[in-house]
Amino acid sequence: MHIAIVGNIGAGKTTLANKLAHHFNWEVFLEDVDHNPYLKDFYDDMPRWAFHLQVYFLNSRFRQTQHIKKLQSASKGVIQDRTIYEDAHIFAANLHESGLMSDRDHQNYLALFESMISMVDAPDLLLYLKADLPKLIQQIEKRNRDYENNIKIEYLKNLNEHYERWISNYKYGKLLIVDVNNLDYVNNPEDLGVIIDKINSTLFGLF
Ligand SMILES: Nc1ncnc2c1ncn2[C@@H]1O[C@H](COP(=O)(O)OP(=O)(O)O)[C@@H](O)[C@H]1O
Ligand SMILES: Nc1ncnc2c1ncn2[C@H]1C[C@H](O)[C@@H](COP(=O)(O)O)O1
Repeated sequence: MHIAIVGNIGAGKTTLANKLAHHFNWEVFLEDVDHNPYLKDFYDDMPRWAFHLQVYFLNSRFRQTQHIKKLQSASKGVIQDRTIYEDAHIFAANLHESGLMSDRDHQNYLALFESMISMVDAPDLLLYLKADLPKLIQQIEKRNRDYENNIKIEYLKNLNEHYERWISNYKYGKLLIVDVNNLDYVNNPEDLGVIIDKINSTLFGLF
C-alpha cells in the first residue's frame, strides 16, 4: 500500500506523513530539503536557479519512487511526503508560467520528466491537503526556515491555483481531499482520527 501526501508549502504534509507512518507502522519517505544544495539559492534568485533546483528535485524524487516500488513488491506499506507529479505539474509549470523559467529550460525539463514518468507507479491513494493562504502563511512562519521567510504571497497563491487545477484533473488512482484549514492534528488527536477514518474508508471501505 502506498499513500502519497500532496499539497502546497506549509500545508502540513511532513507532519501528517510522520503521524500516519507511526499509526500504520509503515515506512515514511520525506523530501530532500535539509541537504538540498539549491533551495536557499533558489529562494534568493529564482530565475538563476530554477532549472538546477527542478533537476535536483526530479532526480531525488525519481530515486525515491524506485525505492518505493521495491518496498511495494515486498508488500510493505509506504507514506510519501510529496510526489514527482507536483514537481512538474505544480512547481516547474508555475515557474515557467511566471516567466521564472525559460521556454528552453522548461522544454528540456519536461522531456526528462516524460522519460522518467513512464517508470513511475501512481500511489494507491493520493491525499491532498487543501489549505488557504492564511493557514499556509501561519504554518510556514511557525516552521521558521530562514530561506522561506521571503516567500511571496503571490507565489503561494499561484501554487494553490495550480494545485486546484491539477487535483481536479487527477485520475491515476484513488484521491482523498482533506480541507486542513480547521484541523489541528498536531495538538488534537481527534483531528488525526478524522483523517485516518477517511483514509480507511477510501482505501479499505471501512466505516
Ligand atoms: N493541521 C495542523 N495544525 C497545526 N499545525 C500544523 C498542522 N499541520 C502542520 N502544522 C505545523 O505547521 C508547520 C509546517 O508543517 P509541515 O508538516 O512542515 O508542512 P509541509 O510539509 O506541508 O510543508 C509545522 O510547524 C507543523 O507542526
Ligand atoms: N519542485 C520544487 N520546486 C521548487 N520548490 C520546491 C519543489 N519541491 C519542494 N520545493 C520547496 C518548497 C519548500 O520550500 C521546500 C519543502 O517543501 P514543503 O512543502 O515545505 O515540504 O521545498
